[in-house]
Amino acid sequence: MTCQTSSAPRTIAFIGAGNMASAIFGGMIEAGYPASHIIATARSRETLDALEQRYGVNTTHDNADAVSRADVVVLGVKPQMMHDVCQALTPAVQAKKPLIVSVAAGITCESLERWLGGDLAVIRCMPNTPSLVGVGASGLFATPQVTDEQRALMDDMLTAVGIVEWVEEEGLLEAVTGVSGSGPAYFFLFIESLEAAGIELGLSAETARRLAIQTARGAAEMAFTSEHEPAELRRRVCSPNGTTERAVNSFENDDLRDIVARAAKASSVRAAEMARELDQ
Ligand SMILES: NC(=O)C1=CN([C@@H]2O[C@H](COP(=O)(O)OP(=O)(O)OC[C@H]3O[C@@H](n4cnc5c(N)ncnc54)[C@H](OP(=O)(O)O)[C@@H]3O)[C@@H](O)[C@H]2O)C=CC1
Ligand SMILES: O=C(O)[C@@H]1CCC=N1
Repeated sequence: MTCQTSSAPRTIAFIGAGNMASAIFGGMIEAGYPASHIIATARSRETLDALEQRYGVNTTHDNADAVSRADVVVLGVKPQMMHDVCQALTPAVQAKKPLIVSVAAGITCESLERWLGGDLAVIRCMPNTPSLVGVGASGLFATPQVTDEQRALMDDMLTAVGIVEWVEEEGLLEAVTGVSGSGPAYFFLFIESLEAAGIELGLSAETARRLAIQTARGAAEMAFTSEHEPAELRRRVCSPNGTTERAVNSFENDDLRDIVARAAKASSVRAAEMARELDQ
């Protein structure tokens, strides 16, 4: 993977290289992006040492220095820290005018551009942590200042770690947050629940976990590769008057669809709420 639109790979600074940012650049490096063109920043020396060791990326505590060397700046700090981090970066950002990318839930492009001094190309991204294993899902929105070349660069970066969906309205990123940004946690919770059910039914903890994880993996792989829609794949597991039909009826009677819809909505409502709370 080269992530380039001219001859040399771009230098990308990840400001706040925690779980999400490192999942992205870890996946990019795995796909062939040169670690020498990635700069990661964090507060603690422990985090930076671990990133250097694991990925071979450049690291620094100095966010402004990282920005001054970057073509693309990916903001990966917690939403609550974003305002202060951006304000401290304004001189470096205005001197260099890199493409600004934020992965923070909730924070709008308008807030980011204002906090960073204005007149910037901004892409807002809602990725997810399976990017680390190349199976991420990212929703992206670009402001009008973003050039086709910058869009293509970002598309390349994230396609290396999963699928990419561009949305034409920024507000739709809240829906993306509710479905795929938070989504891995829903599936982990389902795996945890199925594992617990297996233990309750008499399996050892190890066997229950192995079966639950492999079943989730197999179902996702089938849904991903099959020509049939998920509902049809489900029907094919349900023999008439068989065991699965009984279990699926139990889910339907307990309103699983409604439970899932309410959870996804709660996530997206929280994203909108955070945008209001954190705009200053
Ligand atoms: N986790 C997820 O599944 C997803 C997260 N996101 C978004 O990603 C962002 C980060 O979340 P996540 O990765 O989970 O959080 P983490 O806490 O894992 O990462 C945040 C990182 O920011 C670093 N940091 C904090 N303050 C500064 C600073 N002033 N300068 C430089 N680095 C700093 C921390 O450093 P240190 O390690 O030294 O404390 C830490 O490494 C959030 O905005 C979240 O909304 C989006 C989609 C999915
Ligand atoms: O929980 C959060 O706020 C972040 C954004 C989406 C996933 N994790």
